[in-house]
Amino acid sequence: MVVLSRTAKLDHFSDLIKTCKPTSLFAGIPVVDLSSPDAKHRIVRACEEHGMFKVINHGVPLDFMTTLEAQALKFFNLPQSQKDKAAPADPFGYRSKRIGPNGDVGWIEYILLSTNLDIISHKSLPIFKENPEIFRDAVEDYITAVKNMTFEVLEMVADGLGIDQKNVLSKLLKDEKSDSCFRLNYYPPCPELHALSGRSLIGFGEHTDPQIISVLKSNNTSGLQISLKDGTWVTVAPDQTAFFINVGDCLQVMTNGRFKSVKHRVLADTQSSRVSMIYFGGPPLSEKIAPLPSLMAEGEESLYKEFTWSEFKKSANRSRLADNRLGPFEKSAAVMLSNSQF
Ligand SMILES: C=C1C[C@]23C[C@@]1(O)CC[C@H]2[C@@]12CC[C@H](O)[C@@](C)(C(=O)O1)[C@H]2[C@@H]3C(=O)O
Ligand SMILES: O=C(O)CCC(=O)C(=O)O
Ligand SMILES: [Fe+2]
Repeated sequence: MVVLSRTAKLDHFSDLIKTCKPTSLFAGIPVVDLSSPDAKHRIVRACEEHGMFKVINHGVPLDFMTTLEAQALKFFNLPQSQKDKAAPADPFGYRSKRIGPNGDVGWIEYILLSTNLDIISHKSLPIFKENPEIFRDAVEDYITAVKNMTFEVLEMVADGLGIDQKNVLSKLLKDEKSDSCFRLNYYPPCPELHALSGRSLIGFGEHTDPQIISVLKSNNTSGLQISLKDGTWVTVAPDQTAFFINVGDCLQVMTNGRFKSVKHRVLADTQSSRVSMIYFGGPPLSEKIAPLPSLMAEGEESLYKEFTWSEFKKSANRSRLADNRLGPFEKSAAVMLSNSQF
């Protein structure tokens, strides 16, 4: 009986309660010191092996990171009625529990923003009602610094892959039409989980990120997990001063599958809230997403049909979180075989 009342709050969210095998903290996430001369090679190896790496000595001022986190917490700690009035996500704005347009849910609240600064300043302004300038300045400072670090990382990726044109990837994010976005996630603690012995509550269900690259910073609460090549889920040890960078679906295509977009998810914590902020670097809508010619060996075929980011995004927006979004764009084995005979 006691157990029933303690878990009553979770009754509506039974879909979110999963029996997950216990996972230990994973010590294998590659750590890349961006100031080190071999950073580019370590990044390429990490993208091939895990689709994710952690960066230190990244040059983003710690003050930008802590200020934005404090502002985000201030917002998420407002009464629910005030947050609901802030700006319903469509797709940009504040939302609780529902993720995306197709029925996915999670133990989460979030703010989704476009990184186009004009849109931040105008369209999303109602979100910053309490203290518009302070919140908006914190978002702008943070995004500007994180973008610059991301450009540098993408230039190292190109260099590490032996591509002469070092800006081949970064120019897509630098483009004023770049379709990138930014997400502030808040996972409330869930003490009721104690009563569900051994089971976990899904904060953000398993998925890959559709863009080129994602850059994540969190507070010191664990919860982020990645799926290794053999399908085992492992927990990423949090590090609030570092960034976790992961390969998105577009970068998988642009490297013709040499890099894999990493499957990841977030589990809620019983005691502490998790705050995360993620910059999703995407190309302009009209950009054709295809393997970079300089990476293709002689006679090598693209594993994917041709598509633009706009076409992929439309298809992604019809998918559920856990779907393989690249599936509809993969060439079938029969097509690959018949092409290879010519
Ligand atoms: C279920 C969905 C939410 C999502 C759009 C989608 O239809 C499939 C991809 C999801 C995702 C995952 C990474 C990012 O958090 C996100 C903003 C993105 O670009 O793709 C979300 C989308 C979302 O929350 O709208
Ligand atoms: O909140 C996190 O740590 C990860 C969230 C995530 O994967 C996403 O927003 O796409
Ligand atoms: Fe993600």
